Amino acid sequence: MVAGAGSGKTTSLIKGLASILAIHGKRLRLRRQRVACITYTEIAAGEIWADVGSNPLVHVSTIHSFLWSLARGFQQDIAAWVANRIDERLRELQHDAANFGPRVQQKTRDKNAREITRYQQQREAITQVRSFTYGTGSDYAKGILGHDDIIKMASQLMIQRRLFRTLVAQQFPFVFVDESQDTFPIIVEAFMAVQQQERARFCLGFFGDPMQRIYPTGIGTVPKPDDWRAIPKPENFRSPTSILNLANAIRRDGDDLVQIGGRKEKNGEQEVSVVGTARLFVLPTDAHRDERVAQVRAWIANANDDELWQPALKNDQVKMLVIVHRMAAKRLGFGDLYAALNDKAPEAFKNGFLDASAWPLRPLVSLLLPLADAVREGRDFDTMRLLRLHSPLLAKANLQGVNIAERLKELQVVSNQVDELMGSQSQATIRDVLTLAKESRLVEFDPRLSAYLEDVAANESETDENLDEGEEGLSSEIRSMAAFLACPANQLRPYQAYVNEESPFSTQQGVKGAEFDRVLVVLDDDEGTHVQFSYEKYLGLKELSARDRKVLQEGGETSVERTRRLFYVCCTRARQDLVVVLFVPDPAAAVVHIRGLGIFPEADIFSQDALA
Ligand SMILES: Nc1ncnc2c1ncn2[C@@H]1O[C@H](COP(=O)(O)OP(=O)(O)OP(=O)(O)O)[C@@H](O)[C@H]1O
Repeated sequence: MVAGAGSGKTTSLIKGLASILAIHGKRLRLRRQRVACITYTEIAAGEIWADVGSNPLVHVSTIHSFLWSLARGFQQDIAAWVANRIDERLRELQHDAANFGPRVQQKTRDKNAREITRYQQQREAITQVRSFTYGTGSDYAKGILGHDDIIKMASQLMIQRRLFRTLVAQQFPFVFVDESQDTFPIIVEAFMAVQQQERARFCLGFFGDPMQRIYPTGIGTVPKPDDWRAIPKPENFRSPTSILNLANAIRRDGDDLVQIGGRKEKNGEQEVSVVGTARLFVLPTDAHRDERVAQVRAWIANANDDELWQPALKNDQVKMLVIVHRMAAKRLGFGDLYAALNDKAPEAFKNGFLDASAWPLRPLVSLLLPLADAVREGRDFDTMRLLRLHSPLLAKANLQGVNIAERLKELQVVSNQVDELMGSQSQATIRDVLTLAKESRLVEFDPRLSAYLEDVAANESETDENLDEGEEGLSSEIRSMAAFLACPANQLRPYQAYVNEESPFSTQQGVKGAEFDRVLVVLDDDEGTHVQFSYEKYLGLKELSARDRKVLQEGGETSVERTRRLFYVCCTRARQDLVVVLFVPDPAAAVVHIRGLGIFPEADIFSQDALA
């Protein structure tokens, strides 16, 4: 199913699941088979599962946990894969070492040497691992595989092993994939291989929209074999007319898909189209952007006669979508944390900052923050559940001959300390929190993180001039980690609230699939540190760089295409009213230019004058 925003793809997927249960439920139960539904996030998985009445015959999960549930039984294959993977990494590191130029700094050489030793030790250690498990970050020596490994390992198994494919189809004769545009190509290939082998015994469905691909690792368009059925959905059920027109205009320069319909409302007996609003404000990039956004909101409240547009401190009814949010970070109180993992930081940190998946953040977000909250709020059951799940001190193998009551007491004390260190008045740094957690063995540590905690000397912040290529990536990691560990620990809670969507801000990348009545989209290249998106280039306000032109010539895509897709996703989230606020250095010239693009009707483009 390939269809535009708001066309009801997810709704259809859920109805499809319900139909399968109605038609095949009895047989599935008898054969101990289940229906699999794969979503992009845990949150989406929870929503869909609730929509099918939490039926145990439906297995809704992210691709990672789905693949792990399939592969975990193949321990011998996993062990062989890991050994191979370590050998590969070793060869890469040794190759780097042999090719370091004369200007490569000593600390980079040292880090390379340490990594080589670490992998050699891991190579030794895995021979002792009895069974591998799945964790947030890889630690092969302890038998833990991380997210990326699961994808690579399981898809390889699926592509290469006939028996594995048979097993997939036997366990899950129906597999639906939502948001298929952001699925890794290797996963699509793997599922297709199962389908080719099993034919009518395996029903595979992809639901997506190539124009809503956000991640560079996503496949975009899933190739359709000739004997597959395409299910069109031309109508848009979410957007009011004004926003539907905008969505079609944005797509016109992309893939030309045109949607019809638009959201309708009951008016007595009749169904009438909702008109809604879609406006653009073009404002100057200066130090008053916060105030200007507030002014726009007040203006809309007045124009729409809707008080809910007024800025609110609590229960804000307007969803504000920002690209990467320095403004939100500063205002919500995690400016340093934002800077550490975004300014001149490795791409993986920047991307992983948005959904808290970056490896330096994982132990904090998955255990230490929720643990501190549970302790503070006296939720003993949650405290225990978290510790059981994450702490090696409570793992069965480590409890033999131990006085459990004492161990629990010990853990309670450390948990309280973690909470204190992260309190709003605390002077502690993130390094203090992580060091405490590591030394008290509260949580298993990603070896990369352990290395930075142990190695104080290599972490001292200094700026590196004249970096050789290749060294730059490692250096930016070292610099970022130094800044990260030095961050005040009391910035973690506001950051967590932001990531958990408890603030009125969301990232533009994170709102896929969601819908809100009132949406305000901030376009501000000056705020973002992400080179992959540029609203000024997308709107033609800034020239393409020489590098962009080269990429285009080579058939690649530039920030223009990526930004168009992001913009499309943002604008199509609104069910009623949309405002786009564009910050640019020269608003007057921008207004003239944008009028000529035909994306927004002229009457809906405003400048600072309207706010005066
Ligand atoms: N057949 C329908 N009739 C009326 N409303 C519908 C229908 N199908 C879906 N909707 C409504 O339209 C909205 C969008 O549906 P849904 O989220 O399933 O679309 P989608 O294609 O998955 O959207 P997106 O690609 O933007 O994530 C929802 O509010 C849903 O309740």
